[in-house]
Amino acid sequence: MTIKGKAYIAGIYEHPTRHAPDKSTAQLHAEVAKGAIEDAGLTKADIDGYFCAGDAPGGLWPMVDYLGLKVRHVDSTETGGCSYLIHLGHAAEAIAAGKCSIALVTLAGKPRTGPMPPRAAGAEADFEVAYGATTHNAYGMCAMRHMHDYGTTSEQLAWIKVAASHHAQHNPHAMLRDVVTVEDVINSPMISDPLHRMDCCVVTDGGGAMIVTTPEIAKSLKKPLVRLIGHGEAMKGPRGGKDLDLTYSAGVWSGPRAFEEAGVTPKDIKYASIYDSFTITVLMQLEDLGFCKKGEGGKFVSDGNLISGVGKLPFNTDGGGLCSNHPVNRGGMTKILEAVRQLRGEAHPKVQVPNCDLAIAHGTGGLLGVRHAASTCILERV
Ligand SMILES: CC(=O)SCCNC(=O)CCNC(=O)[C@H](O)C(C)(C)COP(=O)(O)OP(=O)(O)OC[C@H]1O[C@@H](n2cnc3c(N)ncnc32)[C@H](O)[C@@H]1OP(=O)(O)O
Repeated sequence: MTIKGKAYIAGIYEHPTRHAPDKSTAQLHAEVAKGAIEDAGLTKADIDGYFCAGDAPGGLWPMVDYLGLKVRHVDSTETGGCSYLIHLGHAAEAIAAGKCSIALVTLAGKPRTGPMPPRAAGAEADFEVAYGATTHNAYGMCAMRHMHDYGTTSEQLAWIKVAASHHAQHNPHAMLRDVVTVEDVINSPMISDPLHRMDCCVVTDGGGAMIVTTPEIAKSLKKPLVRLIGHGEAMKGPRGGKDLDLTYSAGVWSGPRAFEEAGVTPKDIKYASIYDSFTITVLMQLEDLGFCKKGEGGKFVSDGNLISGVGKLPFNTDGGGLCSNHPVNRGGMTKILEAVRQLRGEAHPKVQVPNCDLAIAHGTGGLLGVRHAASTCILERV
């Protein structure tokens, strides 16, 4: 069964807050749910499917109760950063199979003013964390290996933050709005060699939500039509194939599946939302998805290709996780939201891609290069 064209994104909402000491996480979920339902022109009573991940307090049934929903299909797949990209694919499958017709998907978290989520979770976390195997260090290892194998430089990685900052300056809600230079990035404090502070995503409170529905219902609503035409998901772990190569992600499997289902190639993509927990995350995924050859990501990004209005692949035009918003390590939702804004023509005019009719939203969750999941969504304006 293909999901191509069988599910539309009819409502989106990104919470404007990046700092919410006075709200509970459940309250943020409720606020983004309300925003997405209103954006679609629906009411809460219309929702018959609900999707959330590990950030939902208590999981599915407390949230369904708290939100006051009456649903016939639920899904709480948890794959870290790419959870919500996977949810979009799963919602499309459920809609195509007739399990639900209007699905609500919510993300919210407050790692900035509340506790940070657990780091480096995994079967052996108890033994690894003691030796410094935290999120930052795992991504640092990937960056170091990429530099060793392909000659990638810190200056090249810095270009990714530079591009994100060029976009974030136009986003009034972005946590960091100053345009930064390559020198700013490489002179910022070292966090996990070779990654500097500015190679990292921000830590924010906030959230986002979307409504996924059938073609018929979407067409009866007022919003510009955006549909999912290809989806892929994959996981990588060293024991699955005795593969300790840190320079590629599971995007090498999720990407081609999504492109094949959509019937398009990387060259056709007009806008890219690429998961950006760290600069190295973006660089590796660009290569894994086929936007450039393996090992050539450094040149691709330092040629300015990610900057809207300048390069050939405008990325994360909201400022992304690197500058705008990265609630609770599950940035996949915000990747979808900005892709939909671009396809609707609702991105900020300074970063809107002209005639944007085909976009990709892609992300990973877990420890890049090591054990993690990836998910790729190809979205089309109808
Ligand atoms: C699957 C996944 O998503 S994995 C990714 C999960 N997420 C993460 O790992 C979070 C990564 N980011 C971080 O851990 C933090 O933002 C850090 C370590 C980079 C910085 O934290 P701290 O050193 O505590 O910075 P702090 O909050 O004290 O801010 C100090 C300054 O740095 C700036 N700053 C903080 N974070 C960043 C950032 N990511 N990029 C650029 N500047 C930053 C602040 O604005 C502040 O500037 P100011 O002095 O001009 O006011």
